[in-house]
Amino acid sequence: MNAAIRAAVRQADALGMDVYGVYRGYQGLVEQDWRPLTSRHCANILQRGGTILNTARCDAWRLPAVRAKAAQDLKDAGVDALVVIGGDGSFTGAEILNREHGIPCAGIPGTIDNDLPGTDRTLGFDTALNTAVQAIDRIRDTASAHERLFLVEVMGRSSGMIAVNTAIACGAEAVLYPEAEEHGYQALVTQLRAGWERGKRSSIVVVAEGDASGGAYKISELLRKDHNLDMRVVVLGHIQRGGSPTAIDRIWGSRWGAEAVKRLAAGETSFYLGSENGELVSRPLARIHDPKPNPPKELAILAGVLAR
Ligand SMILES: Nc1ncnc2c1ncn2[C@@H]1O[C@H](COP(=O)(O)OP(=O)(O)O)[C@@H](O)[C@H]1O
Ligand SMILES: O=P(O)(O)OC[C@H]1O[C@](O)(COP(=O)(O)O)[C@@H](O)[C@@H]1O
Repeated sequence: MNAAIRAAVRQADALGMDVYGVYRGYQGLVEQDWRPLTSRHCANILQRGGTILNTARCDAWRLPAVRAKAAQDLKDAGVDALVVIGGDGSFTGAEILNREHGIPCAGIPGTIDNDLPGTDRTLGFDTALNTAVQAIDRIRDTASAHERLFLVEVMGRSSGMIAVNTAIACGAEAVLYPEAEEHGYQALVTQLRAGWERGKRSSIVVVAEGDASGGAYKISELLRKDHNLDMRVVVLGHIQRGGSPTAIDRIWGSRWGAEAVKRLAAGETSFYLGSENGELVSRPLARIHDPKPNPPKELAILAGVLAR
């Protein structure tokens, strides 16, 4: 996200425009917590995780009167446009602000879940994915040496994108995730039994946080109770949400940050950026209400084939 902030600021600088940094998302608009952000303020942030502007949930943004006050504050301060980095909630808030008060808004997709419509990539996903894969590579050493079963829980409260892609990249024996069509727990038992019969003596199962079975600890309880299996559970948790971003995330953050400003300067008013087949694309903000993408089914099938 810092790459996007830096690029937006420096592109605006190049176009002779001033930028304010709004702190803690919409909460910062509500509280007028914004300060000038210059190119020099963005030195040495490209490689930093998180966001220098911080973030917050802001339930008040759902109230029309709160948005009206914030819109008037922005107009009074001479703010011409807003760049919002976030997911479907943030884009919904921006779309409403633009529709109600005419403030031009640009969205930059930022969520580790990579589950926004209209883009095949979001900021943070590649970094989170690589973090999960590196962690599981380390776990694999113990699984293999001790001939153990590990259940590794990755993030994804309502999305299996991280889980399915992690499973492919670290050679997991099985993957459970929220959007899976078959019943996760029963399918898992079948897969583990088949692996054992094929001679596998260690297994890594990747479980998305939001899987219907209830997460890795719940599944481990069931496996112990129903099948007397011994295993270890690792919840990777918030280590996936931090750390120095990968080159891919830095490059897309930079491209999107600069493009958002160029399009706003050219008069576009209600859009978010994304990527499709490697190309930078722009979508109307209202498209954020489309159904969210599921993990590609062929990846889930491939994970099963590769686990043979
Ligand atoms: N329906 C909505 N109307 C107005 N603002 C919204 C709406 N949904 C979300 N927001 C605003 O966007 C913020 C971020 O949304 P959230 O769902 O928490 O994260 P994300 O942007 O990652 O999806 C919320 O804290 C709220 O301020
Ligand atoms: O427990 P927290 O801090 O709310 O975060 C966990 C949740 O946020 C997510 O990481 C998504 O967050 P972002 O969209 O902000 O990247 C989910 O995968 C996860 O379920």
